[in-house]
Amino acid sequence: MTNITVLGAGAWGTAFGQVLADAGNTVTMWAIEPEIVTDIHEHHRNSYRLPSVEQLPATMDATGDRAQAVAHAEIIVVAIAAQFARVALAEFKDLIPSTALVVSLMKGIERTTGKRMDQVVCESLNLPEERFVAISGPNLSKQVADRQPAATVVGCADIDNARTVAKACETKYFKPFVTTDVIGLEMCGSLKNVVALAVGMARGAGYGENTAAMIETRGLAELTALGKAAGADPKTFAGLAGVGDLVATCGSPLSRNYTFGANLGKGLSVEEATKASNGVAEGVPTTDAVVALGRQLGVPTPLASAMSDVLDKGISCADMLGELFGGDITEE
Ligand SMILES: NC(=O)C1=CN([C@@H]2O[C@H](COP(=O)(O)OP(=O)(O)OC[C@H]3O[C@@H](n4cnc5c(N)ncnc54)[C@H](O)[C@@H]3O)[C@@H](O)[C@H]2O)C=CC1
Ligand SMILES: O=C(CO)COP(=O)(O)O
Repeated sequence: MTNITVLGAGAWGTAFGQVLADAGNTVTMWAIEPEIVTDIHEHHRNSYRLPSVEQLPATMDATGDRAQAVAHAEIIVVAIAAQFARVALAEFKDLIPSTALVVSLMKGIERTTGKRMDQVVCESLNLPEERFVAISGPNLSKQVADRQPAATVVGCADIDNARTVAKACETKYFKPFVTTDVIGLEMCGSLKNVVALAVGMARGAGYGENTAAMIETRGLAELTALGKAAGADPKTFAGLAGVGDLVATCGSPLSRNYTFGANLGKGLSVEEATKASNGVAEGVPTTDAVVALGRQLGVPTPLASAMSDVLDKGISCADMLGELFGGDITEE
């Protein structure tokens, strides 16, 4: 049994906390929202972010006290909206035990710096890369919380540490695989959200499977090219964290990114879609970061650029697709 602390009791933080408790660990949730802490601590529920679960495991508790939350943690899991990770983690820098592994569930790129979450977490906590672990895969929180069979990928520069975390989150319904390709996991998880925005938008505007398949496939090519340029292993993009997560996210109304895009496609403004969103749609701030990263690495990002024009300039779905179709005929 391992003491594990989860920072951030959103939908995925809470669902993953339940996975960890089901795997036999003692789980402490930390949240910035006092009402969520009270709900988990007193009622074993998170009716704010994961209302579908009526009773969280007895081995899951919550505190709002940062020092108390991490004092005995052997593994610390970070599940905070990506754009707020740096500021939130700064408060934990001097509190985390010197041997703890730090796991990120986050799927986003920091807009202000263009940095991946592995970079943000290691910088914020002054953490050596061998103690940083990324988890990414097709893991829609509600379905994992329902204990439907799912798989994920656990990545760390030190494969033994990836195995330690994989073992800690393995249950009868949750199957982890391991890799050392942290960059690949980070790029897949972040970029598939941008693709899901575009697919959702097309679906919301009434387009069918051909259009969705085109965006997903061209999106996969874009994220693979950018990922390779950033140093990722191309194999990762064909796996659970790449194709797998694209299929899950781009095909499900449970995805906040897909739903955000669908609302745009139905004619809502970015502001209205933000208000309608049930949790963070990471693809929104990540889109511009992807365009900037593409420029920096010399990789064209037609899909992210078109979505950036949707988000920043309010172009229509037809114009977004027109941008994707534009340009010369090239080899696939
Ligand atoms: N929901 C899902 O199905 C999955 C989500 N993810 C990723 O996990 C991350 C978290 O997602 P969810 O829990 O679903 O999002 P959510 O929207 O339900 O929760 C976001 C969390 O971030 C916290 N937060 C925001 N600003 C903060 C701050 N300044 N200080 C401390 N905490 C702050 C909120 O309190 C909340 O706990 C995201 O990066 C998401 O892309 C990954 C896999 C699946
Ligand atoms: O990452 C996810 C599934 O793997 C969840 O996607 P959303 O953040 O779009 O809900």
